[in-house]
Amino acid sequence: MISVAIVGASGYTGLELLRLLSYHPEVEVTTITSRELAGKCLSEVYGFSGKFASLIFEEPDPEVICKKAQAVFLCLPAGKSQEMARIFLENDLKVIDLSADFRFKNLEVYQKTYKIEHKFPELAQKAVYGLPEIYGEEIKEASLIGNPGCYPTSVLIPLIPLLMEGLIEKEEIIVDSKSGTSGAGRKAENYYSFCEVNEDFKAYKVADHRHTPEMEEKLSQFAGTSIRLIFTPHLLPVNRGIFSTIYVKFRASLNRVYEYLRDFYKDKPFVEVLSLGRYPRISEVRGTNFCKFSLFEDKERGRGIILSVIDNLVKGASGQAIQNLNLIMGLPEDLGLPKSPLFV
Ligand SMILES: NC(=O)C1=CN([C@@H]2O[C@H](COP(=O)(O)OP(=O)(O)OC[C@H]3O[C@@H](n4cnc5c(N)ncnc54)[C@H](OP(=O)(O)O)[C@@H]3O)[C@@H](O)[C@H]2O)C=CC1
Ligand SMILES: CC(=O)N[C@@H](CCC(=O)OP(=O)(O)O)C(=O)O
Repeated sequence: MISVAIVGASGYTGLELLRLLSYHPEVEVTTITSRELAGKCLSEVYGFSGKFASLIFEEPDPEVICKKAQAVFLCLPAGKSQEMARIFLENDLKVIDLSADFRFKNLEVYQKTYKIEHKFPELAQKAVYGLPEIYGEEIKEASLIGNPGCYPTSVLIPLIPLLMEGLIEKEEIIVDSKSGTSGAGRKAENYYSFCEVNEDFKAYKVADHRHTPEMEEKLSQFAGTSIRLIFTPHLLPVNRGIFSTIYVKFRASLNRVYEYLRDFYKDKPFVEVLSLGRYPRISEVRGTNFCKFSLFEDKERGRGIILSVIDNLVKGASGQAIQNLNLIMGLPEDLGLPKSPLFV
């Protein structure tokens, strides 16, 4: 059994890790932390039963965690993982960070985007971006993973192979995304309260979202040139799910693009390129670790349109983090991860 700790276990991604890991045959959770809930029991606060019901929240103390875990998931706000990751790595733990602290190679961009200083540039360079379908071989050898952002996961999976193969133009990529409200974490703000989300639909951070530079860095790596994109996120009145509509210009026929992507992803357990003409829905991926996408073309206007869906808490965060742990530990990539959706 692999022993793991979850730092920030009382938030949405931490709780989702606990839910998913309760079905994992090779993992035991030895420590869960929350400063606010320290001393309280998981079953008492969140109604968990079964394998992890008796876990007690603790203060986040890296020294204690190092004695009890081989790997640690950091489910913390941006900026709070840097120092913890350093300590865990010095003690030979594997670290999977769900925040943005280790996603960037260009730290000037990280610092400008998150308005946070990066104290450990050498660790950021050592970290591997945790998108297994693209960086799988590097992830197997990694000690530190920068788990991708939720919106970038839904966008990079379709776009990276197309840029690698030169099947789309590198200019004028437009991404219009919608996210369930759990994407914002468990914070209490009027903007995210029931009355202000339910029965409403709003765009936010237009031309100013912190996932734009993250997507641009990774797309540029594979395009061999600097990629800029237009990205507009929206808040959906649902708990989970991301639906990204991506506008591109194909440089080959729709059939050729489709065949190429089907082939590219044929051995990947969590990517499904839907048959031409099929529309994805977030209900098809809710609760699963899948990214599903489909391809359309408006021939008259010269545009390709890609519709991509994920569950932000699973493939967009905690499920992908477990997929990364599986790879690091030499386990089958899909071990313990759900494939059947919570359709309704
Ligand atoms: N929600 C999502 O869909 C996604 C989130 N992410 C990223 O994952 C990370 C976690 O997100 P999420 O679970 O939504 O966040 P939440 O706000 O729901 O939870 C944050 C957790 O971190 C703990 N925490 C907060 N500040 C500190 C601190 N200074 N030291 C130690 N613990 C702290 C909190 O508990 P306490 O304060 O009691 O200690 C809580 O358990 C974030 O960086 C987020 O951007 C990435 C992809 C998707
Ligand atoms: C709906 C919603 O608010 N989603 C969040 C998702 C981003 C996120 O989690 O940001 P990190 O890059 O810090 O991981 C947002 O738009 O800020």
